[in-house]
Amino acid sequence: MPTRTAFTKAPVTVTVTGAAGTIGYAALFRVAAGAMLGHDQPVHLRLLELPAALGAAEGIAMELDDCALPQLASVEIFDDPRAAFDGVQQALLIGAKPRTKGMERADLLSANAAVFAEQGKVLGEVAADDVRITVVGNPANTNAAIAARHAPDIPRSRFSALTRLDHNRAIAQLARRAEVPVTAISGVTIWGNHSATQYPDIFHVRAGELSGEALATDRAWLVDDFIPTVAQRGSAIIAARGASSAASAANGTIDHVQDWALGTAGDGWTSAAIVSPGVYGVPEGLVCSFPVRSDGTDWEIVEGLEINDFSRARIDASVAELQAEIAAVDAL
Ligand SMILES: NC(=O)C1=CN([C@@H]2O[C@H](COP(=O)(O)OP(=O)(O)OC[C@H]3O[C@@H](n4cnc5c(N)ncnc54)[C@H](O)[C@@H]3O)[C@@H](O)[C@H]2O)C=CC1
Ligand SMILES: O=C([O-])CC(=O)C(=O)O
Repeated sequence: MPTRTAFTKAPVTVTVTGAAGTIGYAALFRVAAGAMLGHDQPVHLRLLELPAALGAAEGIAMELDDCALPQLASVEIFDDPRAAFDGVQQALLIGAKPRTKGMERADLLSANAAVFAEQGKVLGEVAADDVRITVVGNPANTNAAIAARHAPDIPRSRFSALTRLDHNRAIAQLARRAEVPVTAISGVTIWGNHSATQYPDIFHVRAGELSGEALATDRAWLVDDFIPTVAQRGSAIIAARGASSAASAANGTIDHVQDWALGTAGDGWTSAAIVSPGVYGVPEGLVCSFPVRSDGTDWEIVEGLEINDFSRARIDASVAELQAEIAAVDAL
């Protein structure tokens, strides 16, 4: 593949599905400019789209060219997953139907399940040995579980689904509540499904001088304000914007892959949905959001956090929803 960068590192091959969609458009220019894998890391960008959107993808490729980005080694456009995923190292699976007003994300299951089954199978056949897969298309957790099931030769640890947007939403709400900068917030965890049942846990949070325990003593704020604001933020954005979150979703995707590939800083943690090894009472095999850190290779679940009764009930409810989604897929 021709390369047009002057960097010493070999380019990383990144395939973005749904590249001409709204999240794709918001993500591609930042990925191409080094915001995801580092400013010293060139990338080969592969844009995968449905045939009807190939024209739009061509236009985006022209715009990428016009940025004259030094990190951008090449841009290619595909409508064939096998060609787009051949040798892929970072697969961003964004391409899927978004929900509209009045729908829950799980309503997309039947529309999107087949896409993730097919893409999982093809990834298993042609992706690079070090591939890492980030599912954004909804319902993201279960789509990731479907893709993983269809790629038995890819280690389970290489599959993930995005809950970083929820994590970032929780940080923003906490910073506002505690009147501290977002950089003063640590110890947030999103547990469970990327859905209205997700549980944003603040019991291990530091918010400047305040602890999450102290913030949680105002149960009315926690139960009636904080948790629903975070968990239903996607619906609030659809109601306000008439379309689902795009720039913030692209930003969350970039944060997620950056932490996974380059490592999480310090002794803090972030949230990502990964295949459960059977910890924290989450059955093995479910793609569930956990507190995680990365050494730049694999996500590692932060173990040993105390889970109180308040948290346990909410984690269990979200896990039950994940189990129901998998059962619905099995029935399809
Ligand atoms: N996990 C998360 O935090 C979030 C997930 N989402 C989800 O991300 C997905 C994409 O959202 P948007 O970009 O807003 O939607 P969009 O409708 O603007 O774009 C989706 C794009 O994917 C393409 N596409 C559909 N099926 C494809 C396939 N099989 N292969 C390749 N491309 C395909 C379409 O042609 C379209 O260009 C939706 O499922 C949405 O619900 C959205 C926000 C946050
Ligand atoms: O709510 C939606 O459908 C889009 C999404 O996943 C989010 O914004 O979290």
